[in-house]
Amino acid sequence: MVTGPHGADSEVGTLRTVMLHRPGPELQRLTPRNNDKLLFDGIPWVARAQDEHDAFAETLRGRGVEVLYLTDLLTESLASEEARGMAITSALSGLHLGDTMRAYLADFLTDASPEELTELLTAGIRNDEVRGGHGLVTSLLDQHDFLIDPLPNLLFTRDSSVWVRDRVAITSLAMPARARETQLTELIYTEHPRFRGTAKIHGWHHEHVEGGDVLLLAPGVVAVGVGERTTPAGVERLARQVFGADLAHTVLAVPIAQERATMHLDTVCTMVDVDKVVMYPNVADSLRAYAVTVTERGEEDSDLVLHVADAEPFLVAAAKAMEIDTLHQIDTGLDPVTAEREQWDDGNNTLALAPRVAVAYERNDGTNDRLEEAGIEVLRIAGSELGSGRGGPRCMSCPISREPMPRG
Ligand SMILES: NC(=O)NCCC[C@H](N)C(=O)O
Repeated sequence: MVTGPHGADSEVGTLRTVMLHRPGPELQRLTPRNNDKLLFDGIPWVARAQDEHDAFAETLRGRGVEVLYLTDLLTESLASEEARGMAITSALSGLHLGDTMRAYLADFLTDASPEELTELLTAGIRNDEVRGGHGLVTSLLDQHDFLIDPLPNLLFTRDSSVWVRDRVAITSLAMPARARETQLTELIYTEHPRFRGTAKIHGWHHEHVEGGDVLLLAPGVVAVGVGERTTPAGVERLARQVFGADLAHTVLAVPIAQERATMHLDTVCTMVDVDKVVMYPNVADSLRAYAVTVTERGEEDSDLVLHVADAEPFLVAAAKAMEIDTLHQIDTGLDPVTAEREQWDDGNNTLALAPRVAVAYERNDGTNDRLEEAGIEVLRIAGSELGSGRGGPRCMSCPISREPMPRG
């Protein structure tokens, strides 16, 4: 059961509201010199990426989904002077700035309108955009260095917050290029009139947990990938919080290879029905899970005594926790090389709009054909440019509200 106006208790309950980020000027910051550090595998053609993203949003609207844009929410949140002050202070907290530049930028940002501030906070500020005379730091930094880093990965709204029932978890992103994103999501969920009063869990100051690793398998059952991004301590912290707030009875900790291709659990496995997942075949036999439950409660989350079961095959552990006979893996039957190519291009990263309805990148013919043969309606979208950031439809969407998951 989901309570409150916002929230989700599964991956597949009918999607009502989603937060997206339409790619914007922050993508224009990518160059061959910085794209690796900024976690893009190429230099996207921005106008085409925007077209692709608009088509993605239209696909969702066409199915009755309310689409909210992160930058609109941010601009509306920045209407208050207090929120602008908080945003500016946190954006300027980096130790690379020095007092002279920090003071200059604080004045500059304070004079900006909410719309301008949103653009400056997301597209960043490069050293050569600051007109001279602001001290040692600007003189010594390269002209291409950023004073405020751009956030091209805002596109992947999945990772910087995640709703678990009626609470929103502000995540803690592992890669320095993304760390600042959660300052913005925290601000939105704290200051925006639509979300004011929403109870929050986790936070950017805690151990690393990224939303792409968090799968709401069923009401009360949360799977969390542990690999390149989410740490073992991160999953323990999240587990204590969801148990403490009665948001789940089981957390499945799922080790995944610490590699870019499998940076999050949702790069290898997503749900397309109440009891069906699409999974990268090359990991299907090896994916395991540790089921974590509570044996004793106390006053604080830190007092909870956790029981960690021995690792079992993921699908077995998941079905037990979900109290269903079988969690079916849709067998894509792809040979290992095709499977690897389609996994790299986010073939397994689908966004369910309802049971048996999923959005997927059109390029992954093999996976999509098999999904359709298994009775899944696949809404195919273009992603040739969007995909250069290595994320698919699930990565590009933060469900804010889903209908409760139908049983059976
Ligand atoms: N959930 C996801 O798998 N998100 C994709 C994030 C891609 C982004 N370029 C990153 O490396 O973090």
